[in-house]
Amino acid sequence: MEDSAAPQQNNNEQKTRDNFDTVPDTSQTPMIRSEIDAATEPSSQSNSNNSSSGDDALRIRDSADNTASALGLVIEASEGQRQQGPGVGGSDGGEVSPKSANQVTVVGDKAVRSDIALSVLQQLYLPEQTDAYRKVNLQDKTLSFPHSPSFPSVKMLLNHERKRILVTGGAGFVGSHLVDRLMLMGHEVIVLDNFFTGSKRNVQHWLGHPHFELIRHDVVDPFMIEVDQIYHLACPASPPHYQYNPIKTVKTSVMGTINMLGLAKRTKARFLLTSTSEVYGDPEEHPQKETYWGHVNPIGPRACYDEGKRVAETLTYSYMQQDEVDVRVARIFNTFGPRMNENDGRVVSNFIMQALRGDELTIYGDGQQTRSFQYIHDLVDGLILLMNRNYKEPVNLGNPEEFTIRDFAEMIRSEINADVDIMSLPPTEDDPQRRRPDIGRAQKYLGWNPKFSVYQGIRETVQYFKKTKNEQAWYTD
Ligand SMILES: O=C(O)[C@H]1O[C@H](OP(=O)(O)OP(=O)(O)OC[C@H]2O[C@@H](n3ccc(=O)[nH]c3=O)[C@H](O)[C@@H]2O)[C@H](O)[C@@H](O)[C@@H]1O
Repeated sequence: MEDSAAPQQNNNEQKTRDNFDTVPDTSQTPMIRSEIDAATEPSSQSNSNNSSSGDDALRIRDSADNTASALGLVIEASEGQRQQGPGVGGSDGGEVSPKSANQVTVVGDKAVRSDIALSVLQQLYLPEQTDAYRKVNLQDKTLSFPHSPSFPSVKMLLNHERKRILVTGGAGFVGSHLVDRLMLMGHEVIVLDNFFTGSKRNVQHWLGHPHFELIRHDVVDPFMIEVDQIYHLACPASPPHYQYNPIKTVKTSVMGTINMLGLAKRTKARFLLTSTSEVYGDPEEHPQKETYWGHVNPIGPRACYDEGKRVAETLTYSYMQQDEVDVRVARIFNTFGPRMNENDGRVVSNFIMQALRGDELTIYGDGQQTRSFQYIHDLVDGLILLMNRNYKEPVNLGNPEEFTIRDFAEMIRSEINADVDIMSLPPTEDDPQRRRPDIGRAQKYLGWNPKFSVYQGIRETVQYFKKTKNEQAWYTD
């Protein structure tokens, strides 16, 4: 579950732990609380379909890519367009090393019509003109929200092809990328989010679109709507965030999943649970297959999330067996990309922000623990394939390329070309020591493989953090 981007609260609201209304600033050390002011969140009026401004950043509606995409065609990008290297370490995409060879230019899968040029998605999170949707004036400390000239083009679907799709946690990091793709595919999308870790800014470019609705709602409370598919993502996923209010984390996983399964049962919607590699705990089997039952400490600091997700899986299969709900379960491994919040607390955003700021990179423990990192677009491809295939058992979605955390720190430092030290902090309790997905099931039943190298993903993510750094710093000061 991955709605773990920018933590947001309204400054004027009374904040209570029970409402998840405050989250810790976890960018430097675990569990340091930081109030984050979201009183300046954009209003739902910030997009308009009829503005006549000639704003460059949103000309994608008029671009050849989008005209063709509206007709359901796949566009192969030209070299110049796609190799807009993120400019990490001052090498603005010019240099072609083995690490940057074979750059992905088209994501998705034609079989489920999720294919789209990467450049179209990049316009949504790395627009050439960064103030297309929101202008931040640091001197005056003002924000303005210019009306955007048009929405990104979406595919035309016949009525019977267009689905009404609910995405819980759809304003979070993973959720918002999934929403982008479902919208571009031509579906109607309804987002539920309580904005604890999600942000309106992540879906701002769709506000006002006739196919899109955004609803502030906590999945712990029941919700009624007629839909065809439910992607159930809502839950904080970063360890410092889910450990901040463990009772609420358990409630979100258990009650939230019951509520969404109840909705799926009533409406006969297909239900996809985003579970996690954390159900394997600190694994004794490596790499982890879906058949492995896991090694989880039921009373440790991670239990609220790990056990919450395990119960969510149990609930999902109980509804399938007892009430014939049509279910899918994705077990998501470590995922990164644009729209992670710099205060997320997870290793990718921590290391990148520390390197960009010139701070020491913080390793918890000896750094010999391992993780396998997948880029966000690969995950979204896998989720959409899983939803649209007929396979009901849990499926691992992750990139099997495994790094020790120390090697990963070295890699980020060299990609950013940062002259910073790497420091060791005490290990965190119950930190899984090895993690790598066995993706045999996803390959066999979904025809899915990760396409992005970690390097390409990291470069795009660094580019995103460079673009948003000043603004994020202002928001979180
Ligand atoms: O990123 C994700 O997708 C996953 O993140 C977390 O799992 P975890 O692997 O603990 O994620 P991180 O907090 O990013 O930690 C990864 C490793 O880096 C280490 N770390 C983290 C942060 C840091 O500054 N320094 C550091 O050494 C951690 O101790 C851990 O060993 C969640 O629990 C998963 O559900 C989620 O799928």
